[in-house]
Formats: sequence, C-alpha cells, structure tokens
Amino acid sequence: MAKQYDVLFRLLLLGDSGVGKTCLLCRFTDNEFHPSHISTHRAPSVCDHSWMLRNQARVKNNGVPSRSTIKYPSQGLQEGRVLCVLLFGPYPAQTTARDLSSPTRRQVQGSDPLVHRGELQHVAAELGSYKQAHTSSPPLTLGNSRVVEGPAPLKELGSRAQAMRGGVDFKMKTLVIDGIKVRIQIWDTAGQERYQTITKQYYRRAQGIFLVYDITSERSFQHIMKWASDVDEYAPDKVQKILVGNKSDEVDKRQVATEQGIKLARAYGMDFYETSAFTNHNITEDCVMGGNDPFSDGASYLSRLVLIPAAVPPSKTFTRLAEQVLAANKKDLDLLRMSINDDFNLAALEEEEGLCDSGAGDQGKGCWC
Ligand SMILES: Nc1nc2c(ncn2[C@@H]2O[C@H](COP(=O)(O)OP(=O)(O)OP(=O)(O)O)[C@@H](O)[C@H]2O)c(=O)[nH]1
Repeated sequence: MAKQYDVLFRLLLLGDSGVGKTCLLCRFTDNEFHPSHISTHRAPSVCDHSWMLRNQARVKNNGVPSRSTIKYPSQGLQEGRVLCVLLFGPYPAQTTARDLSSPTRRQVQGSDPLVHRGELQHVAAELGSYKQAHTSSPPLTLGNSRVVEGPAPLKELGSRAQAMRGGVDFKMKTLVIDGIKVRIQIWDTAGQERYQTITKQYYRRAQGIFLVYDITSERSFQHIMKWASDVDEYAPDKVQKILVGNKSDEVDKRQVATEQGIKLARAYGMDFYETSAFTNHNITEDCVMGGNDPFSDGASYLSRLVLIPAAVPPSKTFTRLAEQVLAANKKDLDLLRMSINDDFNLAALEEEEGLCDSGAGDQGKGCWC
C-alpha cells in the first residue's frame, strides 16, 4: 500500500474563543472562509437558539419551516436554518434519525432542495446522539463568547457536532517538500475555559503551538500570557511556539498594535505573525510557495510553514525554504525517516492519535477522540 505521508507534524491552535482559530484552520486546509462558524466549544442549543430568537418572526409552526415562512438570503444560512429547525423544532429532546424520517423531514427537505436526504440523516443521527448525551446537562452559558450571526452550513456541523463533545477538532493537510510528504495535523481547540481541562491533554502531543489572539481585542491579547503559561506547564519543552495576531483586515477596529505583538513574542521567545483568515493574509500554502523565508534565526520547525511573514525578500524559492527547514530539523527527520520504513510505527502513530483516517488525500476531518 502506498504511503500516505512520510512525516507527521502535530500543531495546536490555542487562544480565546472568537479569535478566529477555526477560520484560520479552514483557510489553511481548505482555503475557505465562513463568516458564520459555530464555535468549537459552543453547543448549537445556545448559539442557534439565540439565532432562532432573533429570527423567530420567520419561524412559525413550532419551528417547522415552509417556503412562505423562511426567507433564505444565502445558501450557507439556508442549510443552517433548516438545521435550526431540526434542533429546536417540535421534536422531543430524544430526537433520532428515525424520528426525522417523517413527513416533517420531507417538508424540510421539500422546502430546501439543497439539503439532501443523506446529509440530513447524517446530521440527524449526530444530533440524536448529541441530544441524548446532553439532555440532562444544564444549558451552556455564553460567557465571553459572541453569538454568531447564523449557524454554519450542514457540512460544517458534522465536525462541529463532534467537537462539541470534547472541545477539540482537527484538520489535516499534506505538503510535499522536496519529495517528502509532510502531513500537517492541526488541532483546533475550544477557547472557552470550561474545555481547558480537555484541551490541555492535547498539549503534550504537539510539535508546534499557535497562540492566537484577535488584534481587535485587547482582552484576547492579554490572555495570551495565560495561554503561554499553560503551554509552559503542559507542552513538551522543545515545542515551537508561534504568536498569531489574527483579523489583521480589521484595520479600523484594531486594539493591539503590531509592535505590542512583536514585543510579547520576543519576551516569550516566539515567532510572530499577523494574519487574516478573511483576506488570506499570511496563511495559505500560496504564501509558502510565493518564496518567503521566515528563518531569520536559522533554526526552526516545520510548523513555521503554516504561517509566513509578509516582510521577507521574495527572492528565496520554496525549495530553498524547504532545504532550510529540513536542514534545521535534520536530526528529527532522520529519526522519522527510519520509522517511515516501519509500517508498524506509522500504524502506531495513527492509533496513538485515535484516527480513523482513510487517507483520502488532504481532506481534513474532525475528530473528538
Ligand atoms: N474580520 C475577520 N473576522 C474573522 C477572521 N477570522 C475569524 N473571524 C471571525 O471571527 C469569528 C470567530 O471565528 P472562529 O474561527 O469561530 O473563532 P475561534 O477562535 O475558533 O472560536 P472558538 O471556536 O469559540 O474557540 C467569526 O465570526 C469569524 O467570522 C479574520 O481574519 N477577519
């Protein structure tokens, strides 16, 4: 069987809720930006219900939509709104996929040709088990978090629903660097405090950690110190840390100056990048392929490939960049190369991660193990 990758790098995204960790991840792995993500920590019963309350004029008959009562402004929301109905419609808390195989489901489907039967069943099944697991739990409080403007599309919810159970989600992307297939596995953690016991368990497996704040939120910047001290306590000593100031596109709302980010990063011995998941600033592989060279200090980890600073000379080629990365990590790579020939090691690695990965290319997928 052909090897799916030669080297696996595990990166972790940390930061307050709402700073844009999930958006950064989606931008990097799928080059997509969804302005209405469901938060990694947030149960749909909170955010979607808030959304429902704000839109209840459009939702009648105990939440069962019809063509006349629901106005769909966009495809993403259209799917999401149907989902709202599944969550908060006339169904009892123990709703299962079977319950949804009813005229109501057909009505929902009938009103929305974009929601396919299989997709609906899949989500319904997830919701069924989710609801069963949470019916006795008190409702989540929003705390620090914002309420999103609308729920995510159904395809988003598959992994979101999983993430809700553990506050952790991941996506993968494979880059080929000088013939070496590097699979980057990026773990997206929930920013809310109540999940931190769970997310801390993931620190020790990380090889690179992104500490993300929102440049429009002074508070999220101040919290970086707390995140950094958690990393010091729980992550491996040699873990590569990178400070990320996200939402750089929000120029008018900026509360944290670039210099503050640079200063903090320097104090903690981290690299620093400002990014925008929205405009794709400093994130995608395109930036890497554009020939930027982030290695001012000559030694780094592959995690740096994920985010590249803009202010670097464009003369260096990607191959040169890869050479530097590989040289800097030669010892690690030699060790890893040795294990590449050992299928058992790879399998063990996968197992250790609890993956059920079928290895379908670069498509990331969520896991809550
Ligand atoms: N303008 C702008 N908005 C962004 C950017 N990245 C994320 N957002 C918005 O910020 C909000 C929060 O994004 P998420 O990716 O859900 O944040 P998160 O850090 O994953 O939050 P939790 O899952 O709650 O921990 C969403 O409404 C996004 O649309 C960005 O680069 N620019």
